[in-house]
Amino acid sequence: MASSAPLVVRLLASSVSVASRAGKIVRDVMSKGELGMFQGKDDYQTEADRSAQRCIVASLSAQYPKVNIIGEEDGPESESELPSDWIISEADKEVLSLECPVNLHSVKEEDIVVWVDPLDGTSEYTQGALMLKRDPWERWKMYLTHPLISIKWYLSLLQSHYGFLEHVTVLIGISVNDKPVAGVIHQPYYKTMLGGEKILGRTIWGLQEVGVGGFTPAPPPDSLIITTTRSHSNPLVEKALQVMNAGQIVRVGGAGYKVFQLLEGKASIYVFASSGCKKWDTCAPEAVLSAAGGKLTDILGNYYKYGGSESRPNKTGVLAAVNDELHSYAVKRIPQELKDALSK
Ligand SMILES: Nc1ncnc2c1ncn2[C@@H]1O[C@H](COP(=O)(O)O)[C@@H](O)[C@H]1OP(=O)(O)O
Ligand SMILES: [Mg+2]
Ligand SMILES: [Mg+2]
Ligand SMILES: [Mg+2]
Repeated sequence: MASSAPLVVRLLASSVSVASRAGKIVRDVMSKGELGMFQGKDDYQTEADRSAQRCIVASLSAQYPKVNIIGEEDGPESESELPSDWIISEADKEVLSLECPVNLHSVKEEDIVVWVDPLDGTSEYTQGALMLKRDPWERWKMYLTHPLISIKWYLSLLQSHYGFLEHVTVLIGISVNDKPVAGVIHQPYYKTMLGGEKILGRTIWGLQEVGVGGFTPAPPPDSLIITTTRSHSNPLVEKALQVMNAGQIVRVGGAGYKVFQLLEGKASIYVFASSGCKKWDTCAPEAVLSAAGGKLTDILGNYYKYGGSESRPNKTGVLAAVNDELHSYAVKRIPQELKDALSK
């Protein structure tokens, strides 16, 4: 659909629409029951990661051919043709009607780098699948052959594995001159009940100076609650958590989901003192969080740069908070030797 809206606004509107389609692909792969796991260059990926990325990259590059789009998954190019319903040309109408910030009016395609994480929280996606995949008889056998497992414990295990799927997000971050200016976080397994019907998926978008949409942020919790990794911890990560003096630590998967936690008032600071996250993990979360008044940097308090030639790893970790005050509190608490250890 042709629109006279400025490029950044159109690209954000297209990203909102394509992120939902990618989220449906993620659910469809899970429903088929065959994840097609494989070990990529430095990480596992599944059929859902690959297919969702193909959908996003093909849809955006068809409409914005000169934009540099960088996706997480770098496996061999698939020979198979893309299903036609994976190419999305729609654009979200609410976003299209936004007032573009003045400094982004004249941005050209060549000035933009889009960072795509087609499935953030792959570890949680595969663990969520584990319980769903097993056939019901297998589950009963597991119960019957383990008399020490109570039904209550077993049901809570089932619930927690399914709950991991909520940690999965699709991330599309739009950066201009190294800075994330707009972004989309789509959560394919979020459940809402509408008139007795279950609706799956929700999307939040953020645009610099405009704010966020698709979701209403809640105020931060009264006490200090930290959100952090559940699957990539190590001694440095734990040290950084200890020094925060938090009332509670919540361990969940994915960078996108942790930003949802911040914006839902379930936590106020996100700390990850390790090098595992990459630019596609943080571009959209940073854009959305800063549009909502928060801040995302490395552990030293410095912003990452999102130009196309920047190195992919976020070597010096992630530190994000719902406002500047909590962010500076967290930066000050990190001891110098921990900052030095990550900067080496
Ligand atoms: N050591 C690591 N190796 C690969 N990816 C990592 C690592 N640490 C973090 N990530 C990526 O950053 C996201 C947030 O990390 P965490 O869940 O540990 O807080 C993960 O979901 C994963 O993204 P992805 O699932 O897209 O591969
Ligand atoms: Mg990965
Ligand atoms: Mg990721
Ligand atoms: Mg990923």
